[in-house]
Amino acid sequence: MARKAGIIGGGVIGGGWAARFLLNGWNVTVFDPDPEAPRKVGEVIANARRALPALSDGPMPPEGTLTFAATITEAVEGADYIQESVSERLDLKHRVFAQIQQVAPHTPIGSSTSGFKPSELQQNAANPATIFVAHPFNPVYLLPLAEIVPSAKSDPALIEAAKETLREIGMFPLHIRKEIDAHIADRFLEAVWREALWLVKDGIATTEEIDEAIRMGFGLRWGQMGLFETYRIAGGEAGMKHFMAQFGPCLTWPWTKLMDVPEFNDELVDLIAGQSDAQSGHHSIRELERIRDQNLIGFLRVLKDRNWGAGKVLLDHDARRRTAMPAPVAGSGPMETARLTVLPGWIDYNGHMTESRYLFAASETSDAFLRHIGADVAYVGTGFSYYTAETHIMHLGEAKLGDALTGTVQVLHADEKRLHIFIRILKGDEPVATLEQMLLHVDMKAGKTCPAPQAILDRLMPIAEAHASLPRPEATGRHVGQKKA
Ligand SMILES: NC(=O)C1=CN([C@@H]2O[C@H](COP(=O)(O)OP(=O)(O)OC[C@H]3O[C@@H](n4cnc5c(N)ncnc54)[C@H](O)[C@@H]3O)[C@@H](O)[C@H]2O)C=CC1
Ligand SMILES: C[N+](C)(C)CC(=O)CC(=O)[O-]
Repeated sequence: MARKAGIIGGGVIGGGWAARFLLNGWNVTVFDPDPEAPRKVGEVIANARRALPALSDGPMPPEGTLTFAATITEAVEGADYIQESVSERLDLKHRVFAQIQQVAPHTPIGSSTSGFKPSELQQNAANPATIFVAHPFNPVYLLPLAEIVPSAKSDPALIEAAKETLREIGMFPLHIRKEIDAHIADRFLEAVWREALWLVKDGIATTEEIDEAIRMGFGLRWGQMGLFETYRIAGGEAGMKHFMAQFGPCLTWPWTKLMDVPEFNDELVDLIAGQSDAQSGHHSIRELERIRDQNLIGFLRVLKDRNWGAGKVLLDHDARRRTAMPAPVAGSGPMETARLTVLPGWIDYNGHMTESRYLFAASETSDAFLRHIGADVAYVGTGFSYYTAETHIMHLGEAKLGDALTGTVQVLHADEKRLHIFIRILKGDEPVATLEQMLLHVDMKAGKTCPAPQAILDRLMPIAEAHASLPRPEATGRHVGQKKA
């Protein structure tokens, strides 16, 4: 049964958490007294539906259910995990924790707080041990980092379990060993933010020029290597020691205004907001969110292809999901084994899914079927596998960006060596393509076909027998140029 996440606070961050849990198959109940919250959360989830599946290379789990509760009690009752994302005020967070713990005294409560320490959050709590910082980054449904900050009063086992929960929804829980105001990442962000405010206030640069200075240069580097690895390389062959020796003395130069806070008055707010409007006001916030999401998807996909940084987290998440997925159930009809969303990189110059992706979708579908009958990665590791010997694709419709596709397998014939299947790639109930394939069981070392072992045949044959009574697809055995019957 799907687990339940109680989301308290449905603003920018609460909406992002709701989306991440929901799209990873959790049931989500949100409480937020703002009557606009369901609309706002709905818009964040709509963005997430367009974005998050694009990072997955396997079927997404079925979406959980989303409900809005009238009270905190209703939202957290029976929850397996609770995430608090109310406005950044300590008194408000204390009141919320007190209400939560009246009904859920033992459930993990992660707080999205950007700055408060866990010991501050836990003050006067009925059960301080369950409250900890789980600080995410916007957009929560795409960025993997969650800073997990416990205090001395936290329950270590509960913290480990919470980290595991976050991994299950594709996040990277970074355990912060010592509590500190603003954790790790926000200390950087505050430093950068302060310097940027000074540069604008002193008339040195506009908001646009500052953003160009970041996104055309060091911002690109940081997304893949961070600060220290980047500077290690910048030290040349002599590495970090040389870098420190060369640039260390600059630290005493009067370059930074880090300790100095610009006076935060209406004049500064208007100056920054005015320049920001001039820079980006021609886009709505929702448009900017979509541009940001598509850019992030592009970066993250490259990192995933390279098994590097945040890309590793995505690969781990795919692998976890694959193992956690309930095996497809063989019924009397074709077996649904794959669910895919059409990604931006799959679209060709004709504005629809490019032909190579139909083969990709089919191999996702047949791979899942092979895993189901026991020909999984571990089996391939023993030196045996199924190879595709022949494929015939028929294009019957168009798949467009963001379309949800499912892949089904119908077994046409199976024996010891051969597996003859018919794959349908469906958009809704309509096939956009069908693929007829012949797969052969092979001894990979010998480089030739051989009979599949009994364990695989025991799983395969009952499906083949059940499918034998299905109508044979008209497209079976077709060749190019043949007139439709
Ligand atoms: N916006 C950001 O970039 C980030 C914010 N955070 C943290 O996330 C938390 C929420 O921030 P945002 O989502 O940005 O703020 P927000 O202003 O977008 O949302 C806060 C929400 O809390 C709701 N709220 C107020 N009182 C409530 C109550 N008693 N019960 C339930 N909901 C209540 C408000 O109606 C509002 O919808 C803060 O602690 C913040 O520090 C963390 C990471 C990034
Ligand atoms: C501005 N902020 C301190 C709320 C930012 C964060 O906490 C993290 C983020 O997403 O930048």
